[in-house]
Amino acid sequence: MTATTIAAVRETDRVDESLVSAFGAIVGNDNVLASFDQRLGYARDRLPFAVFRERAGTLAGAVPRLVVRPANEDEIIRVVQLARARNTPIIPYGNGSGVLGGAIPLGGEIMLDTRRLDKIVSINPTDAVVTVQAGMNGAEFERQLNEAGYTCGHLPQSIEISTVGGWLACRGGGQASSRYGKIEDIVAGLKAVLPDGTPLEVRPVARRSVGPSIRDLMIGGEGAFGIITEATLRIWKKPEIERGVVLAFPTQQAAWDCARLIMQAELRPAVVRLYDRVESDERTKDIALFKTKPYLAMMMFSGSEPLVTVEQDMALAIAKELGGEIGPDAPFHHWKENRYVAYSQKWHDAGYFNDTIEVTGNWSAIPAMYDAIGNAVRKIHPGVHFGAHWSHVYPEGACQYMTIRLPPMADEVALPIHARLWDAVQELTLDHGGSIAHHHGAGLFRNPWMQRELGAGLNVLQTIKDALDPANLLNPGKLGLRPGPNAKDIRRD
Ligand SMILES: Cc1cc2nc3c(=O)[nH]c(=O)nc-3n(C[C@H](O)[C@H](O)[C@H](O)COP(=O)(O)OP(=O)(O)OC[C@H]3O[C@@H](n4cnc5c(N)ncnc54)[C@H](O)[C@@H]3O)c2cc1C
Repeated sequence: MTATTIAAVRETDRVDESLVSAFGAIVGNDNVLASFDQRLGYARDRLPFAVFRERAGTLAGAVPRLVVRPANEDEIIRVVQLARARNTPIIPYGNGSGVLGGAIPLGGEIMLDTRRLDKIVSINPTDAVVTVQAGMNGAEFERQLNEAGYTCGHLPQSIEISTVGGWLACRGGGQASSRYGKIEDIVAGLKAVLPDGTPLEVRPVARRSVGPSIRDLMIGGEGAFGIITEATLRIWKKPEIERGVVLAFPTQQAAWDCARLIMQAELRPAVVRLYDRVESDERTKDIALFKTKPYLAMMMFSGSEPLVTVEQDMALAIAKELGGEIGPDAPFHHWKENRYVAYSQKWHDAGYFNDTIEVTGNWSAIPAMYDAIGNAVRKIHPGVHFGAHWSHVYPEGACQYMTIRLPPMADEVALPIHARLWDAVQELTLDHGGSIAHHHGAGLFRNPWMQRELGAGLNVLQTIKDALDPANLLNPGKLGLRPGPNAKDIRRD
């Protein structure tokens, strides 16, 4: 791996002034960021590999040519048209909180920062939908909805550092997904700008039967098929009450069975979180009950009082059948108070190689998948920290969210091990019939496994991409799709 130092890039960096003035004529000169340091701020998202590279003074990808900040759909259309005329690729940018490198430039791109599109357009209480501009900050959006008496039910850990458009583009999942679903279950309609500058509207009607879903080309499209400008999301009355319960289980299997049977019984707690032994121990070390029943589970029931009581009673009856016992609620309060805190930065600052990988497996496969991944990871490096939890559960399966952390060591040693860890996790997930990604998206870092994940579907996606974007101008090289010419291979270059 030949490292491109940031200092060396700065040395040779040149800005194309004609591009600055051409985009400035559309969005205003103040909304074109051209200085090296301003553009460096957009050279990576939160992909841990890119954070490791930056910590070592190097770049995973490239510094974008420019950053443009349009204010509305019309300006976005004109930016896209100009970029096409100048053969300049564009990466839509939300808030850079993605962890798979979806917003990392690979050479020659401009960034289209959506954050000036930052308002709720309307709330329609009769249809129970909200229309919101794509660049609105997630926490601010939910705060304004709450003020109006609603929630959209999408509460990712990164809510404070992500945009609504980023949620859709990555096909994200929030902490209350067992009740409200992932973002694809919440989106009723959207507006986007296609790679040739054509505006696209998917109207927010209740349901439709008019061929395959065009909406779903944008949800999870990671900016490769269009730039999302507006979304209409389902909303619900802000819950009257929320009740948290902590449970201790004698075995991991009992905890898994409990979540499965609750979801299969058509109960929908707002939050269901199960922790493996490593993550349970971290949260329960001072609680006596967990000495005999060491597996931690937490649930939150929310809504109106009578429904919450019935749902909680039924869920707890299932837990009891499986040996689950109610414990002190301190772990629940700790989780709730810290639910939007990002922990990875403290590990990065201390020199560790911390990463998280979320995959999906069905209940019948999860026990073997969890064991196989844990064993493989520990074999690759005995000093690795490996812990998992399951906090998005469905009738058929769950998301397995794993934290993998290598102790401080030289980058030359750590990065090849880090690559082997990723490979083991993704391949073993596929071996067990699972999906390589539950809610973080595919971005750039999952490119090597997209062919095995999608099979012939990847060719379908590439064919659609080629038809919509023949010049490969919208976020090239992501989602396992063809990169642009001279694109950097972040693992090799
Ligand atoms: C600490 C931490 C916790 C996290 N927790 C969660 C979680 O609980 N749930 C979850 O789902 N994710 C989580 N993530 C991942 C990340 O926050 C999400 O993927 C988020 O949706 C990205 O939003 P963003 O606005 O920051 O997008 P960005 O990172 O800026 O972009 C992500 C991708 O979307 C594309 N994109 C962005 N906006 C648009 C648009 N308007 N139109 C088209 N394409 C666009 C970009 O080109 C890029 O490919 C977490 C990340 C961190 C760092």
